[in-house]
Amino acid sequence: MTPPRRSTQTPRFNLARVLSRFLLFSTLVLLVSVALKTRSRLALLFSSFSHPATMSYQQERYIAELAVQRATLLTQKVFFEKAKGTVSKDDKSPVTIGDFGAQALIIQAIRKNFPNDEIVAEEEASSLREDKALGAEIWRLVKDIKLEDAESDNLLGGPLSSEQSMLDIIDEGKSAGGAKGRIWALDPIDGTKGFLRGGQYAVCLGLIVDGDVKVGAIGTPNLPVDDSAAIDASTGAQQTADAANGVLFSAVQDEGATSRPLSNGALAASKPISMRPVPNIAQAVFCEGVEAAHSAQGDNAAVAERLGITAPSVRLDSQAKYCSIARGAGDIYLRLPVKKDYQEKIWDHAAGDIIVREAGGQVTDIYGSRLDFSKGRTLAANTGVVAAPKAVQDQVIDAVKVVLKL
Ligand SMILES: Nc1ncnc2c1ncn2[C@@H]1O[C@H](COP(=O)(O)O)[C@@H](OP(=O)(O)O)[C@H]1O
Ligand SMILES: [Mg+2]
Ligand SMILES: [Mg+2]
Ligand SMILES: [Mg+2]
Repeated sequence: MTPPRRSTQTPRFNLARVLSRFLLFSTLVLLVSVALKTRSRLALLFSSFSHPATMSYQQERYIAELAVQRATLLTQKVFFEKAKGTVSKDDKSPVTIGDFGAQALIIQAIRKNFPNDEIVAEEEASSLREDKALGAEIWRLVKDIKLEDAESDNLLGGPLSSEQSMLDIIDEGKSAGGAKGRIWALDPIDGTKGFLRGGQYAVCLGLIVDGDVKVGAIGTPNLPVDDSAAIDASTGAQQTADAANGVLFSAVQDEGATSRPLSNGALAASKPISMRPVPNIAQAVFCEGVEAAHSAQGDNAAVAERLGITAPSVRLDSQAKYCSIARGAGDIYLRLPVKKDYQEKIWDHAAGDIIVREAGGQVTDIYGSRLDFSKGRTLAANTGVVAAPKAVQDQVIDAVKVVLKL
């Protein structure tokens, strides 16, 4: 009798079955881990299907927040170093290795995600091409900065390939701006003087579409996470040394403004923010700049007096002022001109403008006109800035007009 052939085939058959089960199992594990890793992006995608009308600019907001967050890792490193590689620009204003490095990292993120968009950024690399030592110092910083969450960091583009590519990317912020198309306005360090003094500063990025600001993200590493933590009125420094610092603000048109703690990796959880109501304007708190050359503090004080405000103004460098009033740590931001012919730069205001408006405020110039971001690299059609809760904006403008004899 012929013996059954089954016995000789069994081991081969089992091996195949074990292998196929192993393959199936590994594929499942891989799929689950990919799904978990990308859950935030999937959630974003699914909600875009369920709320198509409210989903515009969500990816832009996400990338802007992450890019600003990554850049603050670099600025914080420089902030705590004694030598900040400061050089004086043609207009005698300071710029540091922190400004250049943050600009490189943020433009890289915009280029990776929105390659066709234009960029209006404050800095340019010509001085670094001449000063090789400074260029090399910035490159040493930039090449090592990454978010601790690999998925978030990859989204912004991996490390730049060379010092040369870093210089080239810094120079991609030279758009003339204007009334058409998608234009990012970037201030890699706003309040450089505050940054050098140990005060407030902000990393600011806004997206302007056809002349209108649609998205804003601002990182303020030295603002307290706690919305109501006291700030020293004269220096802008937080009064309690042990409280946590570092806040990331953002807004999208018609979708509100949010804040979240700055983190070293993926974005932390956010919460909505809004301006506080001002039932009695005499109780309002003013925010203004620290630098007397940037806004007329005497005129600001005269406006406050006219409104019956007696509390001292809170002085903060940078767009931290917009952020502070947007979360109710202060009510009114006045930037009355020192020189009538100074043209404010769009990167000094784009992100702050939308964050305040989405938090329930109004942002205008001294005449009460909305800031016009369609005129190029400057706010050529505006003079000064007045930001306040919508309900009291007219009252503030009236006082400004009386004081400035407009
Ligand atoms: N004469 C002037 N009037 C108004 N703003 C000025 C100015 N000279 C410089 N600035 C701007 O004021 C910004 C800082 O604002 P603030 O005084 O509110 O902190 C600077 O941004 P950078 O620090 O990015 O250069 C700079 O662009
Ligand atoms: Mg500057
Ligand atoms: Mg600035
Ligand atoms: Mg700047």
